[in-house]
Amino acid sequence: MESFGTRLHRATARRGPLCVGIDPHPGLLARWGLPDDVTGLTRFCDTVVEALGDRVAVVKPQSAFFERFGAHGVGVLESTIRQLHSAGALVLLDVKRGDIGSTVAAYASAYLDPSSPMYVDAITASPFLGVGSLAPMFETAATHGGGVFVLALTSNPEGSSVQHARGADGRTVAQTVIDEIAQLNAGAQPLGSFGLVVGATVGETGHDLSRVGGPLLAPGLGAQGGSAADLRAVFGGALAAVLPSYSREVLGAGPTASGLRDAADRVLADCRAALAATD
Ligand SMILES: O=c1ccn([C@@H]2O[C@H](COP(=O)(O)O)[C@@H](O)[C@H]2O)c(=O)[nH]1
Repeated sequence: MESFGTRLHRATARRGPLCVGIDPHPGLLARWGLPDDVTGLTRFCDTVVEALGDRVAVVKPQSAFFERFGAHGVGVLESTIRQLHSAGALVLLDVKRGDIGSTVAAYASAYLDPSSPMYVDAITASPFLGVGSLAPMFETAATHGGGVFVLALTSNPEGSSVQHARGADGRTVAQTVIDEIAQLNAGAQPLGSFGLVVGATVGETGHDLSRVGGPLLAPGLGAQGGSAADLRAVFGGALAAVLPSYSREVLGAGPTASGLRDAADRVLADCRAALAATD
């Protein structure tokens, strides 16, 4: 199979640089007139798939909002993943997994092995046990054309005290993650399969993202206060690799499929303009 980086590069060239999250918050279900149960979850996801599955390059279900309904919620997640694949979207599952290597191998089987019911194109991962502990995910992803997005500079205000802490070599924790992921992508063309999560809200942090060689997922846009206009300050010379990600900003335009499509088109236009901007 082609690498995730190659598939992502083609998908964003065709559909535009945009990831839309499926985050069925209880408040959104209520706003859409849906019950806060598995029936409501199913209707919510079916509508998002109908509206955006054949339109947006990457769709990012947030696992937590499915897990809260137990096995039935996970069943809806599996069905949503299948429908998104049929509609031609790449699926990035936001699960932020991380553990010791032998357990990471099980997470890799769960999400990145095509024989799994929860198989997706890419997942998010936490490097808090060391980037090296994620090696089984990287290996499984490489074998099956998958991708892994590792948290580096997260969009929440609490993240910086850990991520900006400096090690003995003077580098921040985030820069260490950035550098290790850059090594994994070395030589990959047109884009590596190993990405980073860098929030659109973090501002100019002084971190060097120019040599990552893989995609840079930018959450924090819309509901968390980040805007497309902020992308330039955060990503500087790495703008070409940025994959802007919106959840509530788009989902809040439901419950009609046309409302969701219009919102996705609007944020995509904003992002295209911001990512193309030159001084
Ligand atoms: O640093 C991070 C990493 C992940 N997220 C996730 O993205 C979405 C954001 O949702 P919005 O409604 O667009 O705020 C959500 O699933 C988070 O868990 C993030 O926000 N920041």
